[in-house]
This record gives sequence, structure tokens and C-alpha cells, in this order.
Amino acid sequence: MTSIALTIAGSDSGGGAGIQADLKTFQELGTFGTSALTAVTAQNTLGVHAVQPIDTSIVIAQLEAILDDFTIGAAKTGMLFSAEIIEAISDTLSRYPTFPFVIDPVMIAKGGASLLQQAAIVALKERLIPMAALLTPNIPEAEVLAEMPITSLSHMEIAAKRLLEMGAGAVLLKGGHREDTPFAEDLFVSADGERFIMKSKRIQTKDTHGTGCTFAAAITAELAKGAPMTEAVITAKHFIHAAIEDGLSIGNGHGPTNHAAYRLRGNRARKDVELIEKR
Ligand SMILES: Nc1ncnc2c1ncn2[C@@H]1O[C@H](COP(=O)(O)OP(=O)(O)OP(=O)(O)O)[C@@H](O)[C@H]1O
Ligand SMILES: Cc1ncc(CO)c(N)n1
Repeated sequence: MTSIALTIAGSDSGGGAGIQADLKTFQELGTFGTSALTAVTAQNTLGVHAVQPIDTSIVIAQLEAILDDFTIGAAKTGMLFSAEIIEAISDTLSRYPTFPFVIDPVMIAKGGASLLQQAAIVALKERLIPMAALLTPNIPEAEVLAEMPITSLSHMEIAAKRLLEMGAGAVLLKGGHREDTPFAEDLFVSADGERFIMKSKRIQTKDTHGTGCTFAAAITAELAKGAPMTEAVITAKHFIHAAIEDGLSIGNGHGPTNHAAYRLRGNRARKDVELIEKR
């Protein structure tokens, strides 16, 4: 049976992040991708030049068209832009059967452009995070949501616990932005007491446009196929590591990751990604 994944996110005209990264990743991991667009960005590897949110009624019409027709295996959110869009998504999803739901709390693009209005942060916390099977903040996003600075692994532990208390089933706090370690170390904690770290060497590259979207989409694709949460995040870490390692040096700024890399290497685990003891 074909597994169907859904992304609710913004369009990146440059093709490396947003809806485009999500759909490419869904395809690479053998799922059928569907999408509800929340915003259109005029964007390339150098930055975001313009943002146009989609009318909330059209966001919801897209969601209803998808949910009325397909059995969704798992869904993710990316750029959501406004409190109004977030509240409408929350209301709509609560009228349908549930599925594993991954929230990537996208706030700011690499060049600094805002992809989420300040006023939307409360709606994200109160209306969406409690619906999430998994929340995947990067460090700056976790700092905003948990309201604390994060400069070490022990800070990550405290912040992840605070985020769990907001009602997510699990939190994967991504360490891509850490400056105190030569590793890309992500911390996973779940409401049922699971905890582990996924660690890989930090690849020296400027081509990291869309890493977060791609990672969350890979987790969502695995969940859509029925993988348990821990297996889904581990496979996704191998996927994103390969995608960064074989990053595409296209455009004049931060190039995109290579969504095909993991498949081209035979969908195999990467030996330079390690899982650190559960505790
Ligand atoms: N240079 C790197 N080398 C290896 N892994 C990396 C590197 N940068 C990020 N990662 C990994 O990529 C995944 C995405 O993390 P990151 O923290 O970059 O997300 P993000 O900031 O949300 O991405 P985006 O810039 O798209 O918003 C994580 O598993 C992280 O550890
Ligand atoms: C549309 C969109 N979503 C998410 C990100 C974050 O990488 C981006 N740069 N653009």
C-alpha cells in the first residue's frame, strides 16, 4: 500500500527548503507527498526577498481537500506565518482522525527573514504543540519556546524538558547551531521517558539551506510508512547527514542539501552517525 505524507508549509522558490524540500524528501523515502501551502516566499540561496501568506480560507480548503480524500500516514508543519493560520490548522485537524504529527517550529530563515510573526508564538505553543507527536526545534527556536538561552548540552536537556511539558509527545532538539562542539548532536526526549543523543561529525560546508525542513520531512516520511518514532528519527539523521555531506553547491549563497544522496548510497545507515547510550 502506498504511504501518504502531508506537509503544511511555505513555498521556497529556490527549491532547497519549505514545501519543495519536504516533497522531494517524501519522494526519496518512498512515500506519496501531499501539501497545503501556507505562504509563498520569493527566495534563493542568498535569502528571502518577499513573503506572501496564503489566505487562511485557502489554507484550510487545501487541508480539507487532502484530508477528505486521502488516508494520511503522517504530517509535518513548517513555515506557518500567522496566529490565524495556526489556529485554523488546529481547528481543522481536530475534526479528522489523528495521525503522527511532526511540528518543525520554523521561525527565521538562515538570512534572518522572519517566517513566523511574533504574535503567532503563543498560538503555536497553545494550539499546535499539544497536538504534536514530535517537536523539532533548532537551538534558536528552542530558546524562544522554552524562554532560556541554550549554549550547552545541559541547557538542551533543560529546554527539551520544558518543551515536553507544553504537551508534545516527544522533542528532538537539533544541535546544528551549537558552537561549543565539533559535532552535530541532537537530543531526543519523549513523554514516556525515552532519551538519547544522535551524534555525527559536523561537516564543514556552507551548503545547509533547508537542513531543518529536510530532516523533519524525513522523519515524517518514515512515520507515514509506520516506523516507530525512535526508528524514524534515527533513519532521518542518516538521511540528513548524507544530504549535507553531498550538498549541492548551486546558487551563490547557502546551497541546498542533496535530497537524493541517501537513496543513491543505497538507503544505508552512515557509519559516522552514532547513537549515544540511552539513559
Ligand atoms: N554542518 C553540519 N554537519 C552535520 N550535520 C549538521 C550540520 N548542520 C546541521 N546538521 C544536522 O542537520 C539537522 C538539522 O539541524 P539544524 O539545527 O541545522 O536545523 P535548522 O536550523 O532547523 O535548519 P534550517 O537552517 O533549515 O532552519 C540536525 O540533525 C543537525 O544536527
Ligand atoms: C518556505 C521556507 N520554509 C522554511 C525555511 C527554513 O529553512 C525556509 N527558509 N523557507
